[in-house]
Amino acid sequence: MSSVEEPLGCDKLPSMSTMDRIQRFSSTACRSRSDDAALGNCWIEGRSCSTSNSCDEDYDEYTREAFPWKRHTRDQDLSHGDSFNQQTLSLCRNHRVFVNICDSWYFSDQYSPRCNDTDMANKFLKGIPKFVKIVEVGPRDGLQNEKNIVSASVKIELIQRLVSSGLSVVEATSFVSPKWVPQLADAKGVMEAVQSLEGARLPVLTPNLQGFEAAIAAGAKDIAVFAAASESFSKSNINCSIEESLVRYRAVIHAAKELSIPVRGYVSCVVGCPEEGAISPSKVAYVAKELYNMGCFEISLGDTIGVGTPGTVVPMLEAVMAVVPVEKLAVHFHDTYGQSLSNILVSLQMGISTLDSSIAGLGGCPYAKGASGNVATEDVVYMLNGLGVKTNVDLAKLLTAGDFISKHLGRPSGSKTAVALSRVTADGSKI
Ligand SMILES: CC(C)(COP(=O)([O-])OP(=O)([O-])OC[C@H]1O[C@@H](n2cnc3c(N)ncnc32)[C@H](O)[C@@H]1OP(=O)([O-])[O-])[C@@H](O)C(=O)NCCC(=O)NCCSC(=O)C[C@@](C)(O)CC(=O)[O-]
Repeated sequence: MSSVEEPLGCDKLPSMSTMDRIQRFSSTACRSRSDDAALGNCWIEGRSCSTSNSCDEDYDEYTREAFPWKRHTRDQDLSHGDSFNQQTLSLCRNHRVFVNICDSWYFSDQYSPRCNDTDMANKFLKGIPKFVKIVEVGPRDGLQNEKNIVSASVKIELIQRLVSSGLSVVEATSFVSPKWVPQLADAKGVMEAVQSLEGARLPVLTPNLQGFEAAIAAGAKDIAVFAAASESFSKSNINCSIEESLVRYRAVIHAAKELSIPVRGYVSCVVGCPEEGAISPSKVAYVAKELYNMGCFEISLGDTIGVGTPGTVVPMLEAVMAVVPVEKLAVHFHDTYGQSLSNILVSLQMGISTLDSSIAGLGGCPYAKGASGNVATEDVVYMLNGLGVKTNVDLAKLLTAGDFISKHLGRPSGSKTAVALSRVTADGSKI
């Protein structure tokens, strides 16, 4: 992998002498033997070493100079890699390479590129939370729009893999009408199979009391209700007006409270609607406040068709933050126009610390034509690692989960990080 792919922390761009060294390393020949490569010892392509030690020493010297803030304790890296490898012996070669790459200092979530207290760092990064909760929506939002039915066993394995990557919330499925969303007609079977998984909350979408009761019967312990800030979208998505949906959700939330079931509230079309166009921030704030006042513990603001930019997201968040505390808000971006990460960055700067994302960038809403996938979880974790924000998510395990579902769907991952790392994997295979 080229060292220039490291997400550099603000004031730590390599100096000219460092750039010289990068060129020197890439033009001379440091090739590790296959064993070394499997341990992630030497990633600088095109250079052979008489012993792995001499390569390591040069490499250490290079990284100390180029990235002085990084933790580079080789022994720790290797022991971590060994334990992960023991758990994943049966996985394919790609998985091993992901582990090796991710165990390397490039992608370790333990490395800490948090900027020094420079004026620039304070100005741009000060407001960013130190810890971010990621709500993984791939098994639900990601798959709901897939035309070919994905088997329940694949969905269950995907959920297990996502949970084992450290994600603390994985939205499992929806208890909606199978006529409207055939892909999730197996909600009962999926929920029953995963309900006792430990280590993560597994919320499910419920559009009405019928869905709520079915979800509880299948073992759901967390639910979500979903309203919209656009009348047209509310009608096409859940076949009722915004006000009617709020009446329904009041009943669902009341029933949930009796069972001490936490309820998350979604607001769709927070920036734009496929039929109505721009949506006013005050409309979004109104629906968000209603859901919050009803008892939703968290409100997720969905840019359903992915039209938002920081220019429209900031005023929308400003309006909502005036009526719902920022710590109760989450953002949910689709990447139709490639704006998700910039929208996430401004949301973080405004104090949002809960982000929705979808493994491999899966997604699209059946009632929002043209909406592309959600922002990819791998890309979000990569960016947060680069910012030094903790997530407790293991990027290597996440990549194997993304690889698993992408292979199953028979298409490349929608995650730029996963695609970039798979090129590294391909390079690794030549070593
Ligand atoms: C809300 C309804 C059910 C109304 O659908 P409806 O047709 O108005 O409902 P109804 O009460 O008239 O019932 C009609 C039939 O649906 C059945 N039914 C009724 N309720 C349920 C239920 N819960 N589960 C299973 N079946 C149900 C009911 O039993 C009946 O069956 P029939 O007698 O005809 O055989 C329907 O419109 C629906 O299921 N919509 C779901 C739409 C959906 O899932 N959209 C995607 C999720 S939202 C989203 O992706 C956005 C988000 C959250 O990610 C954030 C963002 O990006 O913006």
